[in-house]
Amino acid sequence: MTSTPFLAVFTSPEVQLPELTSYLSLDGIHVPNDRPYVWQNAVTSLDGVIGLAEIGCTDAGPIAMKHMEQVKGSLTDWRILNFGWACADGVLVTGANLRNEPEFDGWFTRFQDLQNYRQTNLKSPDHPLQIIVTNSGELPLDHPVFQRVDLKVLIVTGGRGSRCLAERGKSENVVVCGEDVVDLRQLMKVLKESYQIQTLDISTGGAFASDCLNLGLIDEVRYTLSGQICGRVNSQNQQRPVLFPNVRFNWVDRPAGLGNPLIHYLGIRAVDEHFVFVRGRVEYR
Ligand SMILES: NC(=O)C1=CN([C@@H]2O[C@H](COP(=O)(O)OP(=O)(O)OC[C@H]3O[C@@H](n4cnc5c(N)ncnc54)[C@H](O)[C@@H]3O)[C@@H](O)[C@H]2O)C=CC1
Ligand SMILES: Nc1nc(O)c(N)c(N[C@@H]2O[C@H](COP(=O)(O)O)[C@@H](O)[C@H]2O)n1
Repeated sequence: MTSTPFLAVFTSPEVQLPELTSYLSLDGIHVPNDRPYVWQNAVTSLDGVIGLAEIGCTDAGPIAMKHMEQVKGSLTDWRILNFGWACADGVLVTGANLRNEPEFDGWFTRFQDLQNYRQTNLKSPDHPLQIIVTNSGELPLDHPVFQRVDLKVLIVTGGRGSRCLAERGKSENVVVCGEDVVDLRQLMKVLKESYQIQTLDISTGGAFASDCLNLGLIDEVRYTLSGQICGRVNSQNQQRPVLFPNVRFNWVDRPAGLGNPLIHYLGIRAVDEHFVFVRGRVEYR
């Protein structure tokens, strides 16, 4: 049994398995009957920015300060994210992930020790199911994630998106949930019942994750708080993507009886002077 301190310092930026399993233990989680157990993982600036959205720089790397060699905590953030991918039956991203990261070839762990943990301890298949959600169907079908023979990829869309994909010759491994937009509750049900997904990592940007939070579909959050303050607009005066762009907690389209999300912190970690890592259970009060 691993001990799980509430507050601790990781002993090294290349945080090792015992500290990862202690921080992110899934012991005792409750998998709902009608959907997977779901966590969101994201790195955010202190002012909630999750991507700088500058020309030629649309991924999350700069928020995690991956480009700054002296910032060791970016490796910790990357290990935490990769540990989530190692533990998950499925990883869910959106069309935006594919469009913004044309060279990234899939959401699976890049670390051998975490891959060994997945296969030996968890006895999971080599890689999590890659679940790509799109309303429009406008996916770059030449993206590397579709080229890898070792990855199982599922596209989830609505009727409109499926017609767009079919016109472009893509109908295999496409699941339709909803008509104009994807019905997120139906999506979760299908993942659990038809694809046996018990644990789901949401590695999307803020728009999709906020919609899930709004519907009470996220059980836990794992946030890396980067010590940056980015400002809301890029150099072209366009809005940068943020962690909570569209949480509509008081709107009438919320499920009856579902309260606002309240994060109940389960663990707080630090590693160097640039980041704080928090893990929390989402309660809907
Ligand atoms: N800092 C971080 O941890 C992360 C940052 N990013 C960055 O975030 C930016 C994108 O941010 P967002 O626009 O907030 O991304 P998002 O990943 O939430 O994607 C928005 C897209 O997802 C789809 N979508 C959104 N809500 C949906 C719904 N309810 N049903 C079906 N489809 C839905 C639509 O196609 C929409 O264009 C990029 O720059 C990306 O690199 C992406 C992932 C993680
Ligand atoms: N928490 C977190 N930390 C990072 O450093 C990230 N990059 C992300 N984003 C997710 O990681 C995927 C690959 O990102 P890079 O291309 O390596 O920046 C990206 O698609 C997001 O799902 N999250």
